[in-house]
Amino acid sequence: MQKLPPRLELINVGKRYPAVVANDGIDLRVYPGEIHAVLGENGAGKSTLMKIIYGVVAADTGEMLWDNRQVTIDSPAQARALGIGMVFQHFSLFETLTVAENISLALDQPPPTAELARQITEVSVEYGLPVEPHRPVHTMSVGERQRVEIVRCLLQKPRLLIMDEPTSVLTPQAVQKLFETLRRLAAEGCSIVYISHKLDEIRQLCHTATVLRNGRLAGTVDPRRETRESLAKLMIGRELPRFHWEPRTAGETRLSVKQLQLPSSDPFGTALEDIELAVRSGEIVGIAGISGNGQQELLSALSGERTTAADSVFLCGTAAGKLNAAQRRRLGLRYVPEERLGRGAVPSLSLSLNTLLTGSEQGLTEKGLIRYPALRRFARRIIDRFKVKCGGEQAIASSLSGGNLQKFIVGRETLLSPTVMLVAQPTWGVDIGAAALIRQALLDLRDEGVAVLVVSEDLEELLTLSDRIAVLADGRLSPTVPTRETSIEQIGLWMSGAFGDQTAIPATEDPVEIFHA
Ligand SMILES: Nc1ncnc2c1ncn2[C@@H]1O[C@H](COP(=O)(O)OP(=O)(O)OP(=O)(O)O)[C@@H](O)[C@H]1O
Repeated sequence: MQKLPPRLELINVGKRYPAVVANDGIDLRVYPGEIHAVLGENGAGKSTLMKIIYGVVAADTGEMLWDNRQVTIDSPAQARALGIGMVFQHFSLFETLTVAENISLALDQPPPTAELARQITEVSVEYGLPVEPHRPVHTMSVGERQRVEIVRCLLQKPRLLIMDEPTSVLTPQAVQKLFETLRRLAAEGCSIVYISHKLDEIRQLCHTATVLRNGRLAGTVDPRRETRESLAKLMIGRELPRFHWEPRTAGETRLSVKQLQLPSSDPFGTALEDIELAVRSGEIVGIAGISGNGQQELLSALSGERTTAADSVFLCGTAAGKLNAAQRRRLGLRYVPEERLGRGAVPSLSLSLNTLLTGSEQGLTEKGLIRYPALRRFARRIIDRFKVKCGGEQAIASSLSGGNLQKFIVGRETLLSPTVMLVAQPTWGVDIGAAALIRQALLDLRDEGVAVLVVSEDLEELLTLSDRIAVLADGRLSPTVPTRETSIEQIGLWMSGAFGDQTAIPATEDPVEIFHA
């Protein structure tokens, strides 16, 4: 493979933003048929480098060669014309349009809609990425939108495919399917640049790994010859932080859900049926499952974005089904939604103003007036405690890298003294060190007696973090069982909706240990 000249070569590429040098003297070579990982901590400069390749961001210095010829890529259209496709971390889809309409806009010469819909279905079936062409994007979960992005790229038959964290919201089975797809594409000669924080995935899939640290090249290695620890060390420049789970006795019930019914608010969503759930003080309950199975509906019913029968949700003993989000916050509910930009934070506002979004009743305002110094102090506390890399508390939320914004949002809700903490996809797109920090923060909350509910598609995360676990499938919730008494087989079975038979499948191996082997 390496005998052919590189398809893409970057020489000494640099990019400086006002507060930070995002890329500094980066060299990168990607060969035909190669799956090349780019890894690094949150804010290391991976996305910036990819945006330079895709023509979204202009480099300040350096050269780019494509098939050994020098090129300047000034726009994504130019990148696409060369055969470069990119799946973004923050999806660039129009919410009000359907899947087919969105994809049509991204193609330079789109076929008629009926033909395009047929092609979308064909690619989605071929690559095991279920997508319904006529569904409006606003009704889809993050995981489903990601599939659209991947299908969109595959339709363009790229020669170089850039994937920015494509698996972060896919199920283990979907990840394996995607890997088959990528391996097939690579065998057909397509080059793939693959960004991920999941080091095991990189070791399993990629031929080469370029590691960035603080905007500079830390090394280029063969990930198949590295361990998870050695890759992590190269990435963060020190040993990986350890994360400790210890058993703990739970206290009184803080959040309980009784016979919760919720029709879906859109024709393609999932209605919730008879959900029964209890989360006690001092425990973490994990909800596993593939996105699109009622996760959005459950989160909206618990957070107060949608109301339900008064006695279907109890918060600290109060019937809360009819209360709105602000009233539930007053009862001590804190919520980290899965969409960081737009829901968890206002992209165009500073971090310090973003503390007001959910913290307005916590001494940050007085008689309706904003207490700016208190706001700034609070934002600084979050930044320090959660090691958020940013240009200070006045930095605009959208200027933060995905993982750093996530740390900020989790930090904000954690420091607002929850009694019940509801978290969706806590470490989506977050690097391995920061993920350990966020998980430790959730464990600390549990140890302080907070009732924590984590909804995640990352099974590894739920198995390492939660005391008890349940699966949401097709709008129904499986029984909640102690995590350490279940098995991956059982959870897999429940994910397919088969929980009529409640006989426990005994654990063949400790499900938690499997991921630490
Ligand atoms: N438009 C921008 N304006 C100002 N600073 C920016 C901008 N885009 C990125 N940065 C900064 O550049 C640095 C590198 O960001 P980048 O998004 O490339 O990191 P990353 O490695 O992709 O991180 P993550 O894994 O969290 O996505 C960060 O410090 C980020 O805050």
